[in-house]
Amino acid sequence: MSETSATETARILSEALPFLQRYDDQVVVVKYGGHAMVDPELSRKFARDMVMLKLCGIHPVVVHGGGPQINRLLDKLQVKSEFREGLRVTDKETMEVVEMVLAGSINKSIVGLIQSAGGRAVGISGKDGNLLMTERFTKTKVNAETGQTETIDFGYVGEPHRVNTEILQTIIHSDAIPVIAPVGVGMDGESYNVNADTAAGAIAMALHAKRLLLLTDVAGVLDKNKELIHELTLAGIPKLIAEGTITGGMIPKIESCVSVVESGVEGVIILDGRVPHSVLLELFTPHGVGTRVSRSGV
Ligand SMILES: Nc1ncnc2c1ncn2[C@@H]1O[C@H](COP(=O)(O)OP(=O)(O)O)[C@@H](O)[C@H]1O
Ligand SMILES: CC(=O)N[C@@H](CCC(=O)OP(=O)(O)O)C(=O)O
Repeated sequence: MSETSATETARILSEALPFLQRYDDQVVVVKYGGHAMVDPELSRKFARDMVMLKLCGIHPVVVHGGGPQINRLLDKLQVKSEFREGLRVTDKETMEVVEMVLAGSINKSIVGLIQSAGGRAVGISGKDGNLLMTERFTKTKVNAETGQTETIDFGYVGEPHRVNTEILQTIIHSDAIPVIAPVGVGMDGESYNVNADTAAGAIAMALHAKRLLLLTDVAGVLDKNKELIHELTLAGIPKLIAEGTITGGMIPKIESCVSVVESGVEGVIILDGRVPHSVLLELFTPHGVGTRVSRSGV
């Protein structure tokens, strides 16, 4: 490294100081979406960034998805699966595959990546320590064609109604990074499929996180001209959903952001997991990337 580039590196590191002070000893929940984890090199960088946050005195909590990976295994097993309102309608057979993929292969591969990067990670699902207690999720909607109100039953899809953070506190304070699979447990003791954005939101609220970062495969929320919306206020969201600008997997993501912002978490950001080190860019530079969801756009 030349002397000038070494000086430049030192300057950049020094500029991170106010950000390090802002996040010192704070929890940052990072939702790592299934679409964001398709490139092995990017995944390694993501894992390194988590280790770096921990070494800097920040407490990253990783909640992962795995929708595309679940689809692949369901296809192989020739099990049909349908999405409604951005959520997978989940019968018993599908739930077994969902749990196998989320709490098994994906969870352990993220744990492995963090540990290969020199960190300590503990992988758990929302069933462990009753972390994510869920109720069966249903949604009532007016059918656009018939005008009738219908209640959608998603099967074994859970909505978190209680988050027991003790197990997370134990992991965080033993200098490890929790890596959480979004599988909840119902009052009936059964496993429930929880959308990963919803799980991350519930966990961020329960931990009073400083930031919730949702990493996905788009630059952020796009408007109807496909331009990035840098700042999205709660008041602007219903219209974007009603006019069909926000659809599919972006619906549970945005709904989760709304609850989290309303609960008082001050920074909720949807950002592009395809950009290397997007978490570091968001936390340690003044150049926020992605869409920030806020109460009033301040
Ligand atoms: N207004 C919008 N802006 C950006 N993405 C949108 C929008 N509406 C729908 N989407 C879709 O939401 C997807 C992200 O959600 P999802 O597929 O569930 O990703 P992840 O696996 O990261 O949770 C995008 O890839 C895009 O296809
Ligand atoms: C209820 C529901 O839809 N659960 C999701 C859980 C995984 C997930 O959310 O993964 P991504 O973040 O990669 O989309 C599913 O079955 O696909």
